[in-house]
Amino acid sequence: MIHAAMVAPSQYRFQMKADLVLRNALIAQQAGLVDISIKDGLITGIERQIRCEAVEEEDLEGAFVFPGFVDSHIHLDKACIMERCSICAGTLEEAVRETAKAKAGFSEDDVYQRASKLVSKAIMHGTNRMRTFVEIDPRAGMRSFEAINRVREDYAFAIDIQICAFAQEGLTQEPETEAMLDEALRSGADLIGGCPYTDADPAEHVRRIFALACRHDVDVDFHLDFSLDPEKTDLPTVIEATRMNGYAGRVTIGHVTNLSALDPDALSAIGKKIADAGIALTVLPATDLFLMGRQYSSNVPRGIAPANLLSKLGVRTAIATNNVLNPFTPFGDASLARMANLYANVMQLSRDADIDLVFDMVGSQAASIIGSRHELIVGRPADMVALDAANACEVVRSSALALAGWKRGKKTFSRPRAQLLKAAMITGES
Ligand SMILES: O=c1cc[nH]c(=O)[nH]1
Repeated sequence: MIHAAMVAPSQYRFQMKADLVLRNALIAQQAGLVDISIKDGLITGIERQIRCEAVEEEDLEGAFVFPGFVDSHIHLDKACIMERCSICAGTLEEAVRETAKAKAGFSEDDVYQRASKLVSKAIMHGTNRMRTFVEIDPRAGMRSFEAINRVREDYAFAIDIQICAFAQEGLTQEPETEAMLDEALRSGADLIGGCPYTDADPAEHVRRIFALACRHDVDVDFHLDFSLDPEKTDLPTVIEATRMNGYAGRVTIGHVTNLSALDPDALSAIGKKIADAGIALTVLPATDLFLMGRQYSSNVPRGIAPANLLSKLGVRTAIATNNVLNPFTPFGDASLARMANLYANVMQLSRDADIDLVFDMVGSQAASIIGSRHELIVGRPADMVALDAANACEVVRSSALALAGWKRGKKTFSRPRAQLLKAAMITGES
């Protein structure tokens, strides 16, 4: 259990004042237990046995502390709608169709309630930054966008939420959507998201999304190439548009499941092109596993882009949640420790170095993709999460539970470690 105390113990000499000292933490940068002191929301010390006068202290009892999980791709607006949809084929087409039907009935309050519940779960799983897609089109109107804006405000005490105004249903066949996206970008959306494969004219879709991005000087995040067919690809169009618009470092592509169908030489050639263009990749294992390969009745392919191999080719890569409890993914709890574990298992990884890289894909690499700093160093904001593990590798291998989180030095959640009541069972005590 993590113990909190309101007074500084006498064995420490008083040298400086702190609002909070977290004692006996394990961190990635240093061997052995360290203490972390915090003043005015900033980290003021990371050392062994910090001596100081503290308003509050907490013994972390060897928990692993890091800057927090970063979910670089989640859909808060359409989460938790299983009872409103039917899943028969389990395909992408069905998921898009069923969710579009349900979306027409979303009210602002309905989206707010469902999204709040999921954000609360994410926070309690140790996520303190996320990029959420929010669908804006004639069916959803601006209702989901308004709701997610409220969620962002109400949960800012614990999590930084980035809003991506997203054209899920295409643009050229629904031209009203473009003006609505433009309005969202004028009213607080942080970036623009496109989906060329649902558009009747994918190349024109990419062109219009970049035009909106350039007009508002925002980043771009595409859902791309959701199939197992490498010939069916909009990637060259996105690479070209990234170059033409000088957008290196500002474009992310999500899913890109057809990369899983390439042989090593072809993957290496395409991976280098993605890296050279400065395009980042987010893989969404839960959704990709659920929707891909429905045409197979045996030897079903996994359909997940090999982010670990692409990372070694220089591509910035992340693993993220995507959808929770809807026709795209009828599972989920917004736990990134669980998602990293799922990815590592499905991709048959075993070496510590590979597992460490997977941890970075739900931490530092995901943060870099959404343009956020991810540092546990003196002078930076005290945004931290304590996990029930000794190191990053163990977090992924065991889907470690989050024990506590702090934002600007204020505690945002806590989860006591479970206790085994063996003695009580033997003696019959309750
Ligand atoms: O098009 C897609 C694919 C996966 N997940 C979504 O939300 N949309």
